[in-house]
Amino acid sequence: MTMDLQHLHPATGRPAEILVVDDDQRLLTSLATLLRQAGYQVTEALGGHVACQTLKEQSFDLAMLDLRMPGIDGFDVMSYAASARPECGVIVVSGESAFTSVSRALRRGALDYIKKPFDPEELLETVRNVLGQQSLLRDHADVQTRLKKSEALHRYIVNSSPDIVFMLDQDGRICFINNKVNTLLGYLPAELIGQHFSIILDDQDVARGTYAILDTSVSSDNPRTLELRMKTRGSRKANRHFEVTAFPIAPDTWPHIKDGSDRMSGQKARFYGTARDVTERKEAEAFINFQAYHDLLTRLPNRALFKDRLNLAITHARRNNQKLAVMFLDLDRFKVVNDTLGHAMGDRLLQAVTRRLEGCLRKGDTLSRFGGDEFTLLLPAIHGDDDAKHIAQKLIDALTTPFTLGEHEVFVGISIGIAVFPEAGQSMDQLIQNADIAMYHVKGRGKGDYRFFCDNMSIDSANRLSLERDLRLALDRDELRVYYQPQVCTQTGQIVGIEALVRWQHPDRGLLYPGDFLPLAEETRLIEDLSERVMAKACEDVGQWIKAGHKDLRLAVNLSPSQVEHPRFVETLIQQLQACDFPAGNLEIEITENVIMNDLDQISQKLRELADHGVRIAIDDFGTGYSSLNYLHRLPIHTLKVDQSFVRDIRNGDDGACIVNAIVAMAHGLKLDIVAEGVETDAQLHYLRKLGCHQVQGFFYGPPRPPEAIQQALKQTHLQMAAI
Ligand SMILES: Nc1nc2c(ncn2[C@@H]2O[C@@H]3COP(=O)(O)O[C@H]4[C@@H](O)[C@H](n5cnc6c(=O)[nH]c(N)nc65)O[C@@H]4COP(=O)(O)O[C@H]3[C@H]2O)c(=O)[nH]1
Repeated sequence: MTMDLQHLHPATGRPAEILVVDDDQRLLTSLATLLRQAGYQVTEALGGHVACQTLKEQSFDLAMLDLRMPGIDGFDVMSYAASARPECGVIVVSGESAFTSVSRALRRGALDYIKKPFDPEELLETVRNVLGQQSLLRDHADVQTRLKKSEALHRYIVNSSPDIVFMLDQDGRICFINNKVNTLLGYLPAELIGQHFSIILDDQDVARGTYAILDTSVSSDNPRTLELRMKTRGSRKANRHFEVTAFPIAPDTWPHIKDGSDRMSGQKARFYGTARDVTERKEAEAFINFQAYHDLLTRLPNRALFKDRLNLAITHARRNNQKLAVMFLDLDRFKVVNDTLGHAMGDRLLQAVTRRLEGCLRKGDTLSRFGGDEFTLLLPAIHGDDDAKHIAQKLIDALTTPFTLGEHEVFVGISIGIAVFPEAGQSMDQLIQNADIAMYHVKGRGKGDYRFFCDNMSIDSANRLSLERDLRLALDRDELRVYYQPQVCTQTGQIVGIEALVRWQHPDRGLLYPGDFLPLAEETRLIEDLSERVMAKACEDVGQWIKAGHKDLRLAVNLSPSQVEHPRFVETLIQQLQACDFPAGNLEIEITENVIMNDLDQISQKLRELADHGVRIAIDDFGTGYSSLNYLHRLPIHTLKVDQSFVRDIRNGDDGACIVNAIVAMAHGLKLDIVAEGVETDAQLHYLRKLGCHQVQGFFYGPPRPPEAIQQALKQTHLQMAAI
């Protein structure tokens, strides 16, 4: 039974197939017969030629070869078999006994050698051994192939992992790292092997990363994951963010090593880790975070972030007994640029303005875009109002030079309202609102300036809402009134001009003054409608008095900055005069210096057109604004109105009087008319008359009054003059 199984091939379990080759038919037959009897599958080949032919057609487990054969000898057959049938083992069965032949045969790949004449038992034993040996070799080759395939598979898995896979030795030096490190960070694995892993960590993360990764207290069951930044090669690109998971390799699974010379194979590895690139996720998170708290156009903090910082700053200031300032900044003329040059240019302007404003601030200050062309600024710790004044002036100055947008050069200014904590408000909302109110007072007075909030500006928000609603109704219900104040000639006492001043006959609150509602009208853009009504009514009243005989009577009207800035200002005004049939030469418009200086080129063009129509131009509140005297002789200006603060100072001391002296002298030099405002006393009148001031206006001659009262006064002076 045992004998029966021995002819079976150990690997396949079927009878082994043997090719017997000899040029001697007798020996061939006897060897074949012996093997067949032992159970093998035998094929006979008479001579080398037939042997090669047979090997070509069929495969064998074993060939038994005679060496010396005519023509193609045993060595030739061995060579052929080695190339055509490498799986076929060879046993040489030869009469040759020379050492050289035997050794030559073995060197050519023969697995054994049997000398003729052979002992049958010995021969069969040799065949069995060789077949067994061959099977072992085949098994080994199989294992090798499988190992190679398995290694290639694992290498493929590791290298095509979306993550960086690495192994570190006990000192933290990289002993294996996959190709992903090249794709993600630009390093070749070979150049990192042997280097400490911190070489690729962002400098700020080295300490944290080293501590966490080499911490032996974690394990593969409970690995440590942390976020680290890694350097890209050459640091041309920004560093990338990784989620790194690492743990020590358990000693029983340490990769086995024989000689330790192959540094790439990871045999010294004591730590294993993966690093997942989370840069895009981090950037998306950062962007979402940024977007929630910033304005994307200017990249400034938005309203929400500003309020948050202001709240913190208030808490801090309260605890430390400090002051802080909130500024509300509104761009002047932004709307005109946006409407005429388009939104793209408007956006570029906002960005350029932002850069200039930021240039005036310190690190701890917060400038935010509040919306549209409005900005807010927080100065978290100021010593007093002077600090805020200084910054406000710096901001205004920063915008005085024009902005270049493509081929356009544009001028924008800024109006600033300031609320100082704790005086101007205790809460975040109060401070912002009061800074806003103060800003509208600047707008109402000619823009391009700053003002601190003070209590008499205050209209609480509920009040403010109802006032706004009432103001809209006032226009519909015709509750606006125009009062007039005479402008009197200092030499003759005759009324030469009449200034129109708006009043609001409020149904519940009584008579309201411009200071009570003009900033709100400006803010709500009702000012345009309001100004139109005042102008129409004044033209109607004064027009009647002119027609009644006061043909040189001058009507002085105040114009709001937004009215003058309107692109169709001149056209609208002239149309209005024509509609009321009011002589242009009897109209004097009053504008402040700031309105002119805000946009000198545009405004001078408009004033020239108006002057060409005969309209006179007066500078109101002269001396309190820019006082850049340069524009005086470049513009068609007819009258300077000396501000009442200087007139008031006449009685207080020399300084005020000095300014009035200088203004009057200058007006004489430039051949301008001069009207002194706010004359209340005989002494002031006397002083001004002596100085050569042509006209005065003030309570000395009476407050602004309704048209009926003025009509009466006009009649009287007419009579007086007639009597003279
Ligand atoms: N203390 C004192 N004050 C005197 C004296 N004489 C006149 N006043 C006041 O001084 C202001 C003179 O007008 P303003 O400087 O043009 O200043 C005006 C002007 O800038 C603006 N305003 C008035 N009416 C209009 C209007 O219809 N349109 C526009 N855009 N602004 C107007 O409101 C401002 C304030 O107007 P009012 O309250 O009417 O105040 C008036 C007037 O009542 C005096 O002897 N002593």
